[in-house]
Amino acid sequence: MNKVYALIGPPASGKTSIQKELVQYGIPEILSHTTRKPRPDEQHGGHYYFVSKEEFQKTEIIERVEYSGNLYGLSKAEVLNKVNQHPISTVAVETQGLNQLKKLLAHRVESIFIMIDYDTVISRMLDRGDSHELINRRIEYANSTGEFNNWQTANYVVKNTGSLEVAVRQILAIVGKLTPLSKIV
Ligand SMILES: Nc1ncnc2c1ncn2[C@@H]1O[C@H](COP(=O)(O)OP(=O)(O)OP(=O)(O)O)[C@@H](O)[C@H]1O
Ligand SMILES: Nc1nc2c(ncn2[C@@H]2O[C@H](COP(=O)(O)O)[C@@H](O)[C@H]2O)c(=O)[nH]1
Repeated sequence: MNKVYALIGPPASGKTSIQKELVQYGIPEILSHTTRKPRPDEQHGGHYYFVSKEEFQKTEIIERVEYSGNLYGLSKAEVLNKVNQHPISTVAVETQGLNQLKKLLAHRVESIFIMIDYDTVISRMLDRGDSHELINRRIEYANSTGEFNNWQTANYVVKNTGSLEVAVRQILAIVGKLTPLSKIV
């Protein structure tokens, strides 16, 4: 049975960075569509499908959320394509998205909570170039939706306050892909 591992957790906990590393082990990511503007290091089709509001509305989206004034959603085509073609894939979603995915894919979805403390969240967001206003909004939203607490209901919890590589290796072990020669070079 093909599986999707949903990476959940606070802003800047490292969900996207972990996904990028997992791609190198042959584990693809299910990309969302968003109307948010790309950050300096982000490209269309790499991190997200960056689209206009009009384009977003025309796409068949199976779950959507408005987060800090931007729309995010998973297209039906993208989810089905990845789930049908790959034994394991990952997706980074917030709480509502995970709940919708569970309704659609049932036991094919498992969640991994990426754990991080407030101080590290703030310093990583500042390093990433996020404004103070955006940081405050993101943290408020994360608090109001339980983004710091949903480790309690996640299937797995992985800390990402030390080296990224350690977190990635723990996730490889969870998904059953940890072998000494597993990295595709
Ligand atoms: N283990 C780590 N050590 C140091 N820096 C890290 C680590 N993991 C991620 N980062 C850095 O933290 C920042 C946030 O990471 P990333 O964008 O992957 O988080 P995210 O959970 O996807 O965030 P968001 O949900 O806000 O999009 C990035 O600048 C990334 O390089
Ligand atoms: N419910 C969904 N949540 C999503 C989706 N794509 C991303 N996200 C989550 O939104 C926030 C903000 O992301 P950012 O890249 O702008 O910092 C974060 O928690 C993501 O995991 C989606 O398709 N559905």
